Amino acid sequence: MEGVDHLAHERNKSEFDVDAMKIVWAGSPHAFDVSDRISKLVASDPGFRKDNRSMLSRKELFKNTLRKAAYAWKTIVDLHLSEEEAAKLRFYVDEPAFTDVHWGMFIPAIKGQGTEEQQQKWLPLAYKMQIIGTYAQTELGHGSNVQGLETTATFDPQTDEFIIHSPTLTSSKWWPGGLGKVATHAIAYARLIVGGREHGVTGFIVQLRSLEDHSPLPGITVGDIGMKFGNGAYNAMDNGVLRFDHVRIPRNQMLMRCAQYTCLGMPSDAKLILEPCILIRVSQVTCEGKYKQSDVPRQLVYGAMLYVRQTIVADASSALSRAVIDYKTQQSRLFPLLASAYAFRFIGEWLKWLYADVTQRLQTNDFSTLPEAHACTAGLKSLTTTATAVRGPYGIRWKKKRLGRRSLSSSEQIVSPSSSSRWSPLEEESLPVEDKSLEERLNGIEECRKLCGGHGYLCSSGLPELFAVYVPACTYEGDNTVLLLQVARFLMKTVSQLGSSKKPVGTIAYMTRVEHLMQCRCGVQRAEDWLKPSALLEAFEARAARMSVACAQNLSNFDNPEEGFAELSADLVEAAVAHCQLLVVSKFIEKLQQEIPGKGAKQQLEVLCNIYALFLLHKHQGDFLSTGCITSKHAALANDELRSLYSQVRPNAIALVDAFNYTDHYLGSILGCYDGNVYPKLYEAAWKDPLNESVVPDGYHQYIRPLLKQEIRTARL
Ligand SMILES: Cc1cc2nc3c(=O)[nH]c(=O)nc-3n(C[C@H](O)[C@H](O)[C@H](O)COP(=O)(O)OP(=O)(O)OC[C@H]3O[C@@H](n4cnc5c(N)ncnc54)[C@H](O)[C@@H]3O)c2cc1C
Repeated sequence: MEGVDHLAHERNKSEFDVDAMKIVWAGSPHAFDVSDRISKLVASDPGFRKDNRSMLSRKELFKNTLRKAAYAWKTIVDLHLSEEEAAKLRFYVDEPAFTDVHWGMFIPAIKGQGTEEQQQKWLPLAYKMQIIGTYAQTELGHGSNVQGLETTATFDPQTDEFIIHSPTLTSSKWWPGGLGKVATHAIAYARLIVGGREHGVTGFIVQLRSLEDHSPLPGITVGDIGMKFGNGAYNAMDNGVLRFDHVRIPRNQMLMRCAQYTCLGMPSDAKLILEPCILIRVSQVTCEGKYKQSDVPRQLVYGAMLYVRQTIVADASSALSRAVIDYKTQQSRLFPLLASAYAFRFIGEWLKWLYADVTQRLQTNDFSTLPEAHACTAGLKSLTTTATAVRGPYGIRWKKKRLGRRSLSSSEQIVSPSSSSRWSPLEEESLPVEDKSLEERLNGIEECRKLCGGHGYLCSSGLPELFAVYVPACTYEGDNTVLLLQVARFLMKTVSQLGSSKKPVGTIAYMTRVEHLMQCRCGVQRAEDWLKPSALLEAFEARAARMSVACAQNLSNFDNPEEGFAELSADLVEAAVAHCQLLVVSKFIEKLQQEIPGKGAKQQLEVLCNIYALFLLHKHQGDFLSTGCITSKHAALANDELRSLYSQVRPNAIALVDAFNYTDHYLGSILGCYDGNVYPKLYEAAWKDPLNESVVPDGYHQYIRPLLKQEIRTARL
């Protein structure tokens, strides 16, 4: 029954203006217009077909990706699309490809770290795709540990060149997207050696392949690292391996940006937070072989990372919202995910603003907000990608039945920042235990797959591929645990400065009220009291502050802070999670203080915001109870309110998903198609499987018939 909307009865139940909500989701009427127009353009063009992707062999898939990338470029050029429209087009083509790294990492690295001349030379070529770039940082033996990179770049003053070399197997570049088969150039990171002295890890522009016949240049060994998780999915991308054998490049291909302004020096707290992760330098080497530490603040290099991470946070909401659309009904499992999709959308929007603000400040040598911006992008990247794809490093640690136990009063558990007594969330009377049923709820896309029963396991549901494409986001651009540890450093630094004149600002400003937060008691008396933003905020702030302070106290018991940091890393990660969750909740609440036009739109968002916050409170009630922020009575009331909120969102669920405004093409899911006519489509899709191309399968004569005919002993196997 084509053309019939099988979900019309659901849509009729909706209590708000879906078109207004589409604008809220998109961010502005203009953003909605661009997004809507370009998504429809992609969806209606057979050149961007993707429904057969998971059935293609790796070679076919890859070739098809090459064709699509070329076709997308042709479309962009033919239609004179703006940069914004072109980016949207690549987004809706929805296929990991070498172009992601070219536009998302290679070009930003040249912009951020290249000199004026380098930008003038390389950017026009890159913008026209006359060269295709990759970003080669990770090595076979070194990922998060950037300091350990082994590739060397040795300056030869005789020829005014650098010699790029991979001295060991573990120094082989490993993973860069687009490297395997496509990239002609790389930003390769290597240890800079000048006059026999090492000067840290630096970026170099290195040509890899001939621009005439695409063959690797002398001294370059390059290839693809092989099949990855899932069918289709990230296998469209040629993640590559690369070795250098004394490859010579001109000196002016070292990224040597220098500041056009006087450097004011790095603020001390920027140092603390950046040092463990920012090990890439921008410096200069003169033709005489003189090394000069660049006057460009290292923080500027860092800008590129902030950019990529804030885009990853925005993508998390998209990936989760695509999975959410494929729902059945189990409300307590599904609605928190729906609420999370909206929460991540708004925090992504706020991060975009934060990135623009930091970038502007950096231009005027104002580094004051950089440590905070780093903590926000790192922590939120970790939080949102983990919640979207997989269970995070911070599993549920408390069984529900434990919550019936007496919870310690705040004075018993928490000590003031100045006190030296010890409190550890891990030491409280119980040992960490796992609650499988709750734990499962952390897996956004995977949870949606399970909600769809067996059908979710079919590739035609789109969910296996969505998961496979999305799951590496927990690793790339900074492993999620490593990022949370960086947030924890920021928190520990903040706590250590609480008594000083340096006041915490921005997202960490709540720490100025630490004395109150260490002692406050939750004022909730009835379930609906949990709907007050002030009650929610105070509970989340108190939990975050108390966990950070407890970690700081425990750290102070170690003579060697780094040893203490390693020993307490699991607690530190949890404190970082508490801080990041507070951030998402508070920005959702802030969003609701703005004007949101459209009948009922704001009310629906309020319901979602409360679901998001109370679900987190329920899921992490071990933290809230053990730190004495709430009692078990408050936890029970929160749960009552959560159930009531689920029934409020129920009639609007489909409309809230409609507000994502995804085309069936982009969604790529039979279970999620707009008209809801699922079964005929599943049936039809089954017949398209290559195994069904013939009635008698390939292999019948060799392997099945001999069995049936009892001729197995004479069969040629
Ligand atoms: C799909 C995909 C695309 C990628 N694209 C690129 C690319 O274009 N260019 C590029 O250069 N790289 C790329 N990478 C590589 C990526 O950046 C690295 O995988 C990432 O930095 C993690 O490094 P690793 O794999 O060596 O893991 P490791 O850093 O070795 O981590 C392994 C484990 O150790 C833990 N761990 C590591 N350090 C610490 C610590 N200090 N404290 C506590 N725990 C720790 C981690 O949590 C993790 O569980 C890509 C990776 C993937 C999966």
